[in-house]
Amino acid sequence: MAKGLLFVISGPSGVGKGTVGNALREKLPEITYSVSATTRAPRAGEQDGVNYFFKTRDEFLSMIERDEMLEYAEYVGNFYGTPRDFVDQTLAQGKDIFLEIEVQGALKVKEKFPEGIFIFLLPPSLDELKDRIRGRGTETQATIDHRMSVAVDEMNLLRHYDYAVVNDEIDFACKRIESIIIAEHCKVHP
Ligand SMILES: Nc1nc2c(ncn2[C@@H]2O[C@H](COP(=O)(O)OP(=O)(O)O)[C@@H](O)[C@H]2O)c(=O)[nH]1
Ligand SMILES: Nc1ncnc2c1ncn2[C@@H]1O[C@H](COP(=O)(O)OP(=O)(O)O)[C@@H](O)[C@H]1O
Repeated sequence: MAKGLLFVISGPSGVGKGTVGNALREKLPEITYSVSATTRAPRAGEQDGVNYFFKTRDEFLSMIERDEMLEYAEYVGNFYGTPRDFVDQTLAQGKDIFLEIEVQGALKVKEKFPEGIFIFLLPPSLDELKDRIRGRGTETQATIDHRMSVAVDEMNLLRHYDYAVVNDEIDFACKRIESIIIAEHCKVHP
């Protein structure tokens, strides 16, 4: 059986990764997203095991020690990581897997899965990005500023990605990602 394809979607905080991801899952219910572990506190409405596996710092460090993470990174004061087993099992079942992770983690995944498909979601502008983070209402002014300065550094790493998708309109962004998925499945893989 052919293995599934691994897609990594990155992009700065507030660009719309969650929103586009939800829209994509609605359109393509068969796609599988990896659920990350994090030490960040849950936001209102977030569920353990659905949005993230919420962990204490000690629990997260034990997972790293037991080599259970495919990759992990520290982002704005918290740890985030991808549990390895679920990714391996999904690919072995011939299914595609989608990772929504920040750029340091994405670059580590690229070392382990150079055949992965790396997609960067871009905002129409930096002003629009700031408005979206602010508009979501989940961050303090200090974390907005921190996330914005990280965003500029992250966008400088765009060259490591295979595709750049602008999230101007959710439907358009989804269509672009769907097109990438279709094209990658039509590719003649060695
Ligand atoms: N490296 C890595 N980054 C992750 C993982 N899960 C989520 N992230 C990224 O961590 C960053 C912060 O996530 P979060 O606090 O949920 O904020 P949001 O993405 O701005 O809503 C985002 O760029 C996520 O894509 C993971 O497992 N590994
Ligand atoms: N294409 C878009 N146009 C306008 N607003 C958007 C768009 N995509 C997302 N948003 C809004 O921007 C904010 C941040 O989106 P979110 O999905 O939480 O971003 P991320 O997961 O990348 O941090 C949310 O309030 C969301 O409703």
